Amino acid sequence: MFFRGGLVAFSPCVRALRPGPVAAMNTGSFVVSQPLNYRGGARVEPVDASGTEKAFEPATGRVIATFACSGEKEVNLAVQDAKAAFKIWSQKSGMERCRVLLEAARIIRERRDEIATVETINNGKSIFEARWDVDTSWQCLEYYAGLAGSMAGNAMIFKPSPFTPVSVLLLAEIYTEAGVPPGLFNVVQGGAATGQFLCLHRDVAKVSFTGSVPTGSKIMEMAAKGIKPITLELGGKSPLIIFSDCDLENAVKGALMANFLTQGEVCCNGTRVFVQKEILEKFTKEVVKRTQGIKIGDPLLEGTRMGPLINRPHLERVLGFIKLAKEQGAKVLCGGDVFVPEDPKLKDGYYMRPCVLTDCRDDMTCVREEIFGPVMSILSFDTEAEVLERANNTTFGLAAGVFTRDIQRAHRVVAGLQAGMCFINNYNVSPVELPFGGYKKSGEEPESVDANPACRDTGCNSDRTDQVSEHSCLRITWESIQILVLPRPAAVISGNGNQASSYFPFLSPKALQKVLMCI
Ligand SMILES: NC(=O)c1ccc[n+]([C@@H]2O[C@H](COP(=O)([O-])OP(=O)(O)OC[C@H]3O[C@@H](n4cnc5c(N)ncnc54)[C@H](O)[C@@H]3O)[C@@H](O)[C@H]2O)c1
Repeated sequence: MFFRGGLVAFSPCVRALRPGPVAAMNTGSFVVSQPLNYRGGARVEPVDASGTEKAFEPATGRVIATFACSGEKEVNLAVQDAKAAFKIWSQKSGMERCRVLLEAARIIRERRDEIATVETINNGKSIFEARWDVDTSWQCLEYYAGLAGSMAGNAMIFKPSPFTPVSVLLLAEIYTEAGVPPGLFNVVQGGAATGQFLCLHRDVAKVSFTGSVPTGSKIMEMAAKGIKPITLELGGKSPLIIFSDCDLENAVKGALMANFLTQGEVCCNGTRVFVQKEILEKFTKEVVKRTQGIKIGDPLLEGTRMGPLINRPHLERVLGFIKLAKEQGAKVLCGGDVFVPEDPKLKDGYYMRPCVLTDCRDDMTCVREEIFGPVMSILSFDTEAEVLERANNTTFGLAAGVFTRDIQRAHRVVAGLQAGMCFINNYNVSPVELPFGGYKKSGEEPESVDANPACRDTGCNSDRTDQVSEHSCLRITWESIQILVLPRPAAVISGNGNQASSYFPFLSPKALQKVLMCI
């Protein structure tokens, strides 16, 4: 059987896989009964396991899946399958691989709403944002389809976060349907132990990791034992600098974009908001007003702009940061407490009101550490030189933002920022064509911080959250896209549900860049 392009073979087992795991696609009724591992082109139960995990629906607190954590034998089988698939895949021409990618992109577009719904149910981000992520993912596939002719590619074993095991199965099935050889893209579920089997496996040639700094450090150690290259996408505490000559309305929107997307569970969020003294009061008042207007609730409802956090322990952790901030002298201007929606089915969900903190100092825990929740810390500054020094005074270096009408100043400041991605008069807008990555403990060190920056206007995406700015410019100082050309499988281990699965295990540009490593 042939697709429109004429060349892609259709595996006979594919039809049996549809329609996927979805019993009911509403908040409060979704359950997954099918296996969540994917090997040899099909869902399978692991042959051995080290315990089980439960996956929750953050909106309701219900269990939506119970799954076995893959043991060493299962990981071995996944690696074997990947090796076998690589032999077939590597014989294909660039044009053939390109067609498979384009077909996968087409299927994702066709199933946009279904995929976004599963993603929302599994990680809690609003359906509005999830649809945007789906769009980014097919765009990314199309972009790399154009490059497939000039690279060999490899097979991949993907371990999602145990908090968000579900949506990546849709991607695995879509790849199979699009014509990827069975075994080229495998999924093993589990926690740290499963991840360790992958990192230490002698036939895994490369590890790509998205997650926290402490785990990243362990991954690096394990990879070092096997002399394996790694990609680390770690945490952040990014600065957002608002100069007094900015377009205030735009800067307020940008600050909301930089702090409250996906309930604040975004690695590159600009959570240290430095505001020049002259406009501090006005800016703060407007930010608080807009933050209080964010609609929290059932993430599958069209009007919702903030859903629940990924799980209860994480909600408590975020609330703990706010308590500590108060003890250290910060003032809560709004939010920072648990939110219980009126709908009774949502009463056990993990909701909180987005929080704005003021009277912050650089030495406070809320300013130094990644909270990974909807908490904005406002700091004031006087001069450009002062704010640049303070912005760089962090162990992280993932992203940064600058709001000013003075474009020369914007570029001067950006040139001095130690951050992998810098936004001017916008935030968190990352088109697929541009690389994504950080400095310092946010990930790998760039070879040269000032190497040949590429700038482009990313345009305005005013549909996204009503919080987007008018103009934007991204400066990327290094190339973070990893294209693997390896004769052996690579492992991809991904982090926290709301973040990582929403963005990474499945749908983010970066995830797909990684996924594309197998192409
Ligand atoms: N820079 C980026 O691109 C980016 C993107 C998304 C998330 N993040 C970061 O991820 C973090 C949130 O994710 P998280 O809390 O799930 O991270 P985490 O470090 O707790 O877990 C990440 C993954 O590592 C696995 N793991 C844990 N211990 C392991 C071990 N010893 N060996 C192998 N695997 C192990 C987990 O099961 C999970 O799949 C935040 O710090 C966030 O900033 C960074």
